[in-house]
Amino acid sequence: MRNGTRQILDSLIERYPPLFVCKNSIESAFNIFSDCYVNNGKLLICGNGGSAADAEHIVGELMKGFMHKRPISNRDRDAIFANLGENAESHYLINHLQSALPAISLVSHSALMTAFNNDVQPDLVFAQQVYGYGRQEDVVVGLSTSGNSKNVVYAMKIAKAFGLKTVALTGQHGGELKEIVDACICVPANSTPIIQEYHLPVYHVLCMMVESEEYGVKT
Ligand SMILES: O=C(CO)[C@@H](O)[C@H](O)[C@H](O)[C@H](O)COP(=O)(O)O
Repeated sequence: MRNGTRQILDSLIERYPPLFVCKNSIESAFNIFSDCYVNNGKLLICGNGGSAADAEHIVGELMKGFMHKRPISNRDRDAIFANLGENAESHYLINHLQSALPAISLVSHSALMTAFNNDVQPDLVFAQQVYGYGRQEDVVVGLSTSGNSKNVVYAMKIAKAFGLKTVALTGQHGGELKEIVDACICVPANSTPIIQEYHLPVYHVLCMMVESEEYGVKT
């Protein structure tokens, strides 16, 4: 981990001292995300209620520049010039497109979700998408304050069955998720809204850390 990336994690603990107990698990989650991106993988993110909103929020931070500008690669710039010509519109595209850290929210496909819930099996709605989108280099991320939401648990089990890595953000006890995922960040709270309040700075920092590792100033 680069120095700048470690400082981001240290500053989280300075701002939220109770999160010290999560420092190792956050670092494990960061390592899993970093390996995923080095191997051209993507994150598949799910949760219910407030955690569904969090899943979408995480995708927003990763799929475009967050704390850093993310110019597209020279190879992609050359592809645009080669295929669209070197003109004002190509420069416009190159100047505004940003490199993504690929991530897909599994809570956002309303036609698929409503049809699957209505016609098939609601507790497998995330598992179905992990099965459909997932590749071995990908990581499934589940947010669950109880750690026991069946649809998130099944998503993790299908990930495990097909060799994908798994990361969960839960409350203090971790529930069933804690027993089955590769890294479980169990924030130190028991009540749903307070767990959710801790999840936000944790996932912000994880997004900052992976972005810093890839796009931060190289020292
Ligand atoms: O946001 C809230 C309450 O604060 C709720 O929507 C909450 O997210 C829902 O009750 C979820 O279904 C709880 O599921 P989970 O966090 O235990 O997986």
